[in-house]
Amino acid sequence: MSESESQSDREEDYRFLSSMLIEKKLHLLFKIHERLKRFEERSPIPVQENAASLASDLAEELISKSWRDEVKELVDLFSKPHFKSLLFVHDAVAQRDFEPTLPPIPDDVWDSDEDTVKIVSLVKTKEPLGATIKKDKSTGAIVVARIMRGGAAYKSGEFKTSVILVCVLSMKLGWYVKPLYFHRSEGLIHEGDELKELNGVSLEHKKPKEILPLLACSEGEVKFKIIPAASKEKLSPKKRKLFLRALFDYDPSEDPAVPCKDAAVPFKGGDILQIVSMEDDTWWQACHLGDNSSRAGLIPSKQLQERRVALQRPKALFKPRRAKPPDEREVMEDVDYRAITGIHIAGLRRSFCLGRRSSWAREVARSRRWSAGVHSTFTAPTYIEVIPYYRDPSDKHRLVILVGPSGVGVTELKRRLLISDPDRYGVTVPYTTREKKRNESEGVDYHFVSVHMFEEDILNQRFIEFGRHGGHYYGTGLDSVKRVIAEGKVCLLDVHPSKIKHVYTSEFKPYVVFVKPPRIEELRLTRRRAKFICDEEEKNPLRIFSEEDFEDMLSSAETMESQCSHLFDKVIVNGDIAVAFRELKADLKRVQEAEVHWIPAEWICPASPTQARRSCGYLGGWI
Ligand SMILES: Nc1ncnc2c1ncn2[C@@H]1O[C@H](COP(=O)(O)OP(=O)(O)OP(=O)(O)O)[C@@H](O)[C@H]1O
Repeated sequence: MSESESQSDREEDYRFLSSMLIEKKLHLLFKIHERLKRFEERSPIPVQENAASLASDLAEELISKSWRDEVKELVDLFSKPHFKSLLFVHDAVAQRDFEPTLPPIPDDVWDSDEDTVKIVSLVKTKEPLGATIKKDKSTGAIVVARIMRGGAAYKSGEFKTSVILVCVLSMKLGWYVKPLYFHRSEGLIHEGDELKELNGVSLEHKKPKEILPLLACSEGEVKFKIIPAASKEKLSPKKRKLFLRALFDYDPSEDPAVPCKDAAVPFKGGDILQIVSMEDDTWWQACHLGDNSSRAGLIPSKQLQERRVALQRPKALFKPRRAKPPDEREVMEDVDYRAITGIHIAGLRRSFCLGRRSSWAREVARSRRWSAGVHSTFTAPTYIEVIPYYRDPSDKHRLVILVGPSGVGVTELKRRLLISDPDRYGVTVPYTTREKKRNESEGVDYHFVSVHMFEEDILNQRFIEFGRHGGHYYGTGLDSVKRVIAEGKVCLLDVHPSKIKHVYTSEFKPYVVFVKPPRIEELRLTRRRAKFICDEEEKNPLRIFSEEDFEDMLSSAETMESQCSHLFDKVIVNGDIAVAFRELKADLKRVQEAEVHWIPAEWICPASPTQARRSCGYLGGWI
């Protein structure tokens, strides 16, 4: 006081301060404060959480007992409103009643995934939610499309209105974070939020129209499990879920370089792996898709696998051999398939690729094969990033591309598919500039167009492939593919792997089947009586397979597989034609009916035609 006296100029202020400091209540408050501080350090836990009910039970019991003065006093004390209030407050503090009620943590939450999940409960009133939902085409997720200003969802940030709680659970760390209070205008549900569950019902694979009745029939508290859009954006690339399709087989038991065989994950080409860590350049960590129970294990990184393949490649592949660059206009094959087979199905003709059975063609094919390693920047197929595409039954069918070496049986398989189900499968009608023959019809056998039109279409890149033969152009147009798909059919396209790039887009979402020849012994056995169309200048264009044809078929298949396997969704070995056909048909049916398709991520992520082509990049110098 003496210090403040010297500093105080005004008499009035001095007197006020003096009276306040000598006030007994202030001293008591300081004492309470000090006491609380001491207790806080000891972190006391309540001995009893229901003191109020205990006191009332006790009072009831005591009343029936003897009426001694002490008992009377105690019963009096228990009945005093202030004392009752004190116990009530005590219990509220002991039970931490001042915090909003949190819902129980859903049982399945811990093993579902590692995203941040928000659980929002709203009390349903007569007012609509004020939000619209939609299905995200690329992920199949149900997301909040729009929040109406002023609606319940918009106002959900206002604690006093309909919102009971919000809590954020971090699955990865496994802890339960304190309730978050949002700024009034912020709201708890946002546009872009992914709705995972509604009142415990999973919304996976549900359509918006199936969800609305669920909302309509729910009463009282409506609980949403949400993956916030904001958290998705904030996730670092490392945390973003990354799925890769393996393009090679890996067996750790046969890998002497793996740091720990037991810690590695074996896989087969075509398996979908979820990448957990890419921090190590040599060994990534991954687990098989949908295998929540399995722990992540080591897999060779892309870099490691590429290095390994590069070291294994035979030196011969690096020997430069000069080859005449392929010229599409010179390598046309024009054989009237119908005239030979007697089957009238437009588009059944084998693709406009080189007839490799003429001696000249064979030589060109060989030089191309050898030149591939030199002229193209060959990269070993390792992994391809994929994302799930949830196909709606009303979506157009995916384009089916059949590839394989000449003579392997692509046309035969296509023919059988068409005959087995002409309503489901369709083929393209080719374009030509030659004159229409008497027995041909426009739009059935060919689209007959002028040279000028054809050349304009070439300039406008409207052909998947084209060529010239006998002074006439022939080609397969992109619009022919679109036409078949628009009819609601599965379009069967038969092109050389180097042409896949023209349709390797999200529009066509091609499903590529590689038809592979069996071992040479089986080829000899199964093709004993088979005749094929050859391009020799002979009277009869049909002849039986020679030993050289088989060798060519096998080496061509090997080259295709080594350079294009990253594009193949399915490999079918055509030994016994009946078995191969059954397998192909069943596989295409499965694809057509599948809900989830794992497609290259680049089809959906900003895909310009050039970007799409880049994924077929290392086909560049190959045909
Ligand atoms: N698994 C098989 N067993 C026996 N013969 C077969 C088999 N697959 C195909 N063939 C026959 O082999 C011949 C060539 O088949 P196909 O015409 O389908 O080959 P392709 O792959 O279309 O080649 P190209 O493009 O050169 O015509 C046909 O006579 C066909 O019936």
